[in-house]
Amino acid sequence: MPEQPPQPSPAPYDAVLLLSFGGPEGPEDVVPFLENVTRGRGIPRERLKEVGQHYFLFGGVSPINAQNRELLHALRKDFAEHGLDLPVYWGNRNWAPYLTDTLREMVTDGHRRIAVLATSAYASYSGCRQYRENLADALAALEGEGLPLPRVDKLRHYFNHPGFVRPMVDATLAALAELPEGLRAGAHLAFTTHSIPTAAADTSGPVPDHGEGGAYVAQHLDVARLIAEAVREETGAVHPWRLVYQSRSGAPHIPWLEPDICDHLEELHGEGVPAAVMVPIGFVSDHMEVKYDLDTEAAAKAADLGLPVARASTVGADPRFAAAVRDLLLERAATERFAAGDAPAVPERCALGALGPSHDLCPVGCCPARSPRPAAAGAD
Ligand SMILES: CC1=C(CCC(=O)O)c2cc3nc(cc4[nH]c(cc5[nH]c(cc1n2)c(C)c5CCC(=O)O)c(CCC(=O)O)c4C)C(CCC(=O)O)=C3C
Ligand SMILES: [Fe+2]
Repeated sequence: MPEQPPQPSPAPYDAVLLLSFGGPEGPEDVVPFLENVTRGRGIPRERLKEVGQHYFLFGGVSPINAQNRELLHALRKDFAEHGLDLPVYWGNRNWAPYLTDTLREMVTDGHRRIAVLATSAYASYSGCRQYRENLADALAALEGEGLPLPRVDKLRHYFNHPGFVRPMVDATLAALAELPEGLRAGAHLAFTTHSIPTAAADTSGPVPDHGEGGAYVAQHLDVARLIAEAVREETGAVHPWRLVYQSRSGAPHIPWLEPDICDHLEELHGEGVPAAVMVPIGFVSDHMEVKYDLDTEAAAKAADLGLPVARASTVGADPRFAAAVRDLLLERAATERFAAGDAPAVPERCALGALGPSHDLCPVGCCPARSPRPAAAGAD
């Protein structure tokens, strides 16, 4: 009998939780969904009405839940193909299946040690700590019901994992190829992500050479540079690029990260740039922030200007991303076994770019909320 390669061990984990934002699945869901999103967050009424319209334009259905179902299937398929016998569950912050219900189901099914993958690749309050607060709330709810509490660990930020970056390189190349041939070589790349208040960006966690905060912007800049370099290697053309922002909300007098994608497109046009590719590196799937803010609003702006644009797709359920999740899970599992004295060495931690692999545990107080709340799965 030929010797089988050793099966990778997911121990101590007994289940994986895909944790996401959630979105409405019909017109009657839109207002309650937005109420869930904005509970206690002081978003102006006008902005809410406007964002509601974005959803109604698409029949009240956000694409995000279907995309998470696809990712769930991709993860289960990847795990099965690699001999990883670990169930994958799915729960959301703002819509069914709600996190608390999923976590209750996991505990009832007997799971006690859970690895969590959030559908946000970067540091920030909205993309990281808020999910950790949601986990703390869900655990508190289960405790109130007298259920046994599982231990939940959040997998590290994966913005610079090759399984996240490489699909975006291919997507950028594919979007460039959609542009008229004569304009392609001169096209600029507009890497775009969710704007957040500058105060939140400045406290988004430590990075080498960026001091105490600033991780949100530094991480995006590193990904943008990696993609731009890989594209140049592939095409031989140098495409100038910039990191820009979208989906700003909040009160007008509070500073948020700029420039906005639409202003940037206007500026490019003014400079005589022939075409642009929008690359939504800040998002894991083509959800509403992509479908409306880029494909509808920014595309209309570009059409007004007469600036040809194409939009790169996000990683979605790309098998390379599913494989990256498996890698992150096995890496964390090995780290936990090492810490428990059950493994001889710490595992390799795969990362591209200048920043290196992100931390497993968020430092105490990183990405602070406006009013402090309990958060699970961190150092504090
Ligand atoms: C950094 C970041 C990500 C990326 C990381 C991650 O993915 O987590 C993200 C993702 C998403 N944001 C989404 C939707 C919304 N975000 C809002 C509001 C806000 N987002 C913020 C930040 C982020 N948001 C912030 C600072 C606010 C202001 C209020 C607050 O401090 O909370 C609002 C309220 C209305 C408005 O203000 O626009 C909505 C409806 C959806 C679902 C899309 C769909 O349905 O397909 C997704 C994936
Ligand atoms: Fe958001």
